[in-house]
Amino acid sequence: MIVLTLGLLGTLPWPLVSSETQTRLKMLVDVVLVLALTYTILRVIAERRTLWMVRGFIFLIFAASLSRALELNFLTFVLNNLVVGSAVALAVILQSEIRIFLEQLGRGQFFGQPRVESTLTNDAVDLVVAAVKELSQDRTGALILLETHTQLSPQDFTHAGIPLQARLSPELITSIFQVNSPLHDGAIWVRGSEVVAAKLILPLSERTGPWQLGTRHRAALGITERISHCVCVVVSEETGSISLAFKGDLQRPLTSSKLGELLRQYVQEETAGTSKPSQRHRSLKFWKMVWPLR
Ligand SMILES: Nc1ncnc2c1ncn2[C@@H]1O[C@H](COP(=O)(O)OP(=O)(O)OP(=O)(O)O)[C@@H](O)[C@H]1O
Repeated sequence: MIVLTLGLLGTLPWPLVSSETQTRLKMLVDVVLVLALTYTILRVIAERRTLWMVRGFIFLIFAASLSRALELNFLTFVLNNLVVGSAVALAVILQSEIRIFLEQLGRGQFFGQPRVESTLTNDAVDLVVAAVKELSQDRTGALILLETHTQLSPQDFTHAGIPLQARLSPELITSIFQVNSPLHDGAIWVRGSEVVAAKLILPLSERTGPWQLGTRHRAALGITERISHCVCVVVSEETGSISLAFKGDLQRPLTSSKLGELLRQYVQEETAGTSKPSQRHRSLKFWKMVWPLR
């Protein structure tokens, strides 16, 4: 769109347009292009954690521009340095995201991001559901983090836990969460048919919700608020109830068969890229993206 607009501007009969109109036209195009670019960047970023950082960065840029326009020299100096410092920090923190973004830019793939085959298979869902059913019946607390289509990395967690690389099975999951197991505290991380690690500490959500959520449930919300390509299953130690967190939403209480149904649905949607949000959902998503979540 930017290239197209610049191309169109180039074809305008500039000598026939008065210089004042030219200046106004260019200013208008300038503002529209900046807004379009900002919208595109915010739309392309699916990852909430990345989105928050980029949103903060964009805010700094706007603040620096505003302060320059108001000729607040010292503030402009401070803000400009903050922008440069943040740009360097973002480049380091978001190395892989920037690489993916540039690849997408090169391929012209902005919207309709390419979906990678989900690593969460129906077989893995069956094994997890069998374990969760047993844990729920025994009222054994559990927190199970399942990767969907893109790999998580240890930096996504507050503490990456103990590496296991063990074959996924209901017996393994239930034995990890027994209170006398040294690995029962924290979450387990499941990728495909493998338990990658146990004893993970996940980032906590600030929200408590209408149910006065405890830390296990807030940890499930926290990780799925920040990262959209994972789901988190919670079994409450207190009540045995089953919950599923996805993109910062908690569905509860669920039966084990409903859990299986929802997980299979996510596998299919992520694999085929078929989840088409409604217009209302899309506008809500946009406003959530621009505005703070709470
Ligand atoms: N940040 C975290 N990351 C991973 N696991 C956590 C985290 N915080 C707490 N937990 C797990 O949750 C357990 C404490 O659960 P707590 O009772 O506070 O939460 P809850 O949501 O009320 O769950 P429950 O209904 O099972 O009591 C801890 O023993 C630990 O295993």
